[in-house]
Amino acid sequence: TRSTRPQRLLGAVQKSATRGDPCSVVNAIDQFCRHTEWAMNVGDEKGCILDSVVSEVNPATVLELGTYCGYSTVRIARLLPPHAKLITLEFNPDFAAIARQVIAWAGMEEKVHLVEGASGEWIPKIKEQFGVKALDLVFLDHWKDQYLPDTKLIEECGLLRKGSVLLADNVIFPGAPQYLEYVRSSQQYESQYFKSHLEYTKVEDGLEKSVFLG
Ligand SMILES: O=c1[nH]cnc2c(O)cc(-c3ccc(F)cc3)cc12
Ligand SMILES: [Mg+2]
Repeated sequence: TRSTRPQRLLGAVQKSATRGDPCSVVNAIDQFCRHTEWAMNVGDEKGCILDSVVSEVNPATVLELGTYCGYSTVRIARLLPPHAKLITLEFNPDFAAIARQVIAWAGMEEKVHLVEGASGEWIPKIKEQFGVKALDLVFLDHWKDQYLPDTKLIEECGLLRKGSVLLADNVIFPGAPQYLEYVRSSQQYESQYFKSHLEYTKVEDGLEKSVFLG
């Protein structure tokens, strides 16, 4: 039976990337998705913006909503100090199974906790399950209509501190209009739009960075 897109993406990693080298995993996926088969990774162009925000925040604890095949998981984890923690939530078990293998190939298992399940169910459990006091960085890259309810849930669970950063992918395409309206109009956030393009295309998209003011 025909392979799936995530399976073909994993194959490209295993063929072209060096075990234990996260940069080669990121490059192998970008090469594959640009020249062979498009996939919904944040990609290289928006990925550079992600890198700069991660480096600036230098987070001890990161929450990623939407793992997919683990591209941004590896991209973020490669920049984290040794004992930092990245918790990534993925609803789709097939995606999670591929992501685990991509993360392992990159040698990033120590820094990553991949949780299979619904963000709405798991966000309230993060503090107790992972001994997390606050999230330094949240990368929103899952279902666009979940960005706003999950942000409100993260606030209600007391997971943000002064200076916590929310970084949201796809705020233009596919688009997250209600989320944008919320973070841009709220007195509790200072928001900034980073104009870019939909991964591997010329279509406009961008990342919204929102600093929680407490
Ligand atoms: O569903 C998505 N989750 C997270 N990120 C996405 C992402 O970066 C792009 C897209 C996407 C974009 C164009 C298209 F024609 C079809 C899907 C979806 C997601
Ligand atoms: Mg995305």
